Amino acid sequence: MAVFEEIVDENGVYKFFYDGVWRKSSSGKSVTIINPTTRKPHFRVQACTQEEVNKVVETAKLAQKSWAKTPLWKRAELLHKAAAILKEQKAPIAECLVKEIAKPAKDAVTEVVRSGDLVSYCAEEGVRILGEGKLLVSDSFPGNERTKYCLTSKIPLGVVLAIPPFNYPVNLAVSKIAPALIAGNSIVLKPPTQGAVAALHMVHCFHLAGFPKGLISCVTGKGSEIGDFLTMHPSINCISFTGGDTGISISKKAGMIPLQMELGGKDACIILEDADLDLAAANIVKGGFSYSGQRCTAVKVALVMESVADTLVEKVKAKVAKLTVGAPEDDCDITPVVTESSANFIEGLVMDAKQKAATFCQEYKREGNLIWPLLLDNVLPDMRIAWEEPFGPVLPVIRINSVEEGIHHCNASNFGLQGCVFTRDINKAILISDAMETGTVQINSAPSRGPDHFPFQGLKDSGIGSQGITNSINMMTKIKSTVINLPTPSYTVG
Ligand SMILES: NC(=O)C1=CN([C@@H]2O[C@H](COP(=O)(O)OP(=O)(O)OC[C@H]3O[C@@H](n4cnc5c(N)ncnc54)[C@H](OP(=O)(O)O)[C@@H]3O)[C@@H](O)[C@H]2O)C=CC1
Ligand SMILES: O=C(O)[C@H](O)COP(=O)(O)O
Repeated sequence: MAVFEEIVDENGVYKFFYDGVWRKSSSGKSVTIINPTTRKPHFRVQACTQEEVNKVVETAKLAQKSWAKTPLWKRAELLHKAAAILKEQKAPIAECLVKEIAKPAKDAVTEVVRSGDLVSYCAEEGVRILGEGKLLVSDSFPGNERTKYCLTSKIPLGVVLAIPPFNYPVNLAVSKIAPALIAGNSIVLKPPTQGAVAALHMVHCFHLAGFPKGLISCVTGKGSEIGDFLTMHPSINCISFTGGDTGISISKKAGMIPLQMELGGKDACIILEDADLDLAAANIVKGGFSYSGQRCTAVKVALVMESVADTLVEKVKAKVAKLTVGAPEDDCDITPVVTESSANFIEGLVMDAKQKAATFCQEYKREGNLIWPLLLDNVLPDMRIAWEEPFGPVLPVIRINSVEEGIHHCNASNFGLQGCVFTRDINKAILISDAMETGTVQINSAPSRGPDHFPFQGLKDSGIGSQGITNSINMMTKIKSTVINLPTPSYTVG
């Protein structure tokens, strides 16, 4: 497509971006992106070198200094422009998501449109919350007269490093980029390898919007090769990361900088005896199987009261039978998982459950990276699937005899991202929500990060800090105070 012509070289390798220019890496090497559906190479991106990463970060550092002096309304205006271009270009970007991460066609378009909306909302939220500061007077603290006025405002951190995961390479990139920019920071993006090409297209939309040179950069290459160099770079002032356990090791190695980490989850769904079982079944299927279970907020274990378990399992089974399985281009519900190693991992969990006598509600079926949706009933705590995150279309059901048993299972996990409870009794729902050690509990709905302005956070190994538009803007700033000292106390009489 003509709009994106300059982002790809004559050999079909996608370029990386810094200082306002699309470039080829001096490494002469590329990283291949395998199409999860065909399992054949589909795209190639530059394998950036450490020297290039260095240049990118240093350029970002310089560009940030003048961006911080750009009026807030101008920053917002550029973000609105980028959002509009992103939405205009939803078709080619969605096409990349289909080929790189096998996201069903309609969901791929939704991800891009949602990203445009996120960027616009962030611009609006930013002008409001960053336009406000605080005025403190000294005489509220014992022993002081009113001789001091303290003015506080939010200032940028500097260079923000954004590392999103494969499952939302556009949305989870802009959820870091837009708050960073509105707050006056510059951004270095390291997209996931699967999803990098969609992310490069998105970066081009920001470039077309007219952001200053050097403010936004995107380096590509295997996280395992340039990741440490980036995350430990002394000129990086903040890291916003979404992904798996890699985040835990990054947080141990990063310097004394603010970190925003959204990591894995084992989101539990507790179903009580008085629940609306049709509603619960619909949410379990939507929550457990959309994008083939490759969402951190997917329902990853259903904890159902024994007395309603047979009925619920039958309802879920009936809905699972209706899910379409096949190619993302055909907009099937269940599409191939992202890599062969991911499919092998999922299969390992299924075989372990089989060996330990879980009830298979469907026959296990796999072709290449495509795994048919599978509901496993009568899962017991000694099975790996009871605790591990498949990131695939396999959902375990554990039958419980008391609410306490359900809460205990939920809280025994190392993860604490989200959870949900189905009941018609709001008092019970609140008590259970309070008892669940997770960042969010949904009452009568499946877990979900969106809408994107809601706070989103994980406890325990599921993360550090909170996302969501407002929280991310605040996280990417620090407080600066200026104190006006008067020679004599002064009180306004009114
Ligand atoms: N809580 C949340 O919001 C979410 C959590 N997740 C979790 O993420 C996992 C799946 O996503 P996935 O993308 O595979 O996660 P990974 O942790 O493997 O990768 C996430 C990102 O980190 C990069 N990376 C890899 N190694 C390093 C390194 N040493 N230093 C810096 N960056 C590195 C990856 O790049 P590359 O691809 O090049 O290796 C990718 O961009 C699941 O466990 C899931 O639960 C996913 C989505 C949301
Ligand atoms: O990365 C994920 O899996 C997302 O943060 C989930 O987002 P969603 O709940 O809005 O699909």
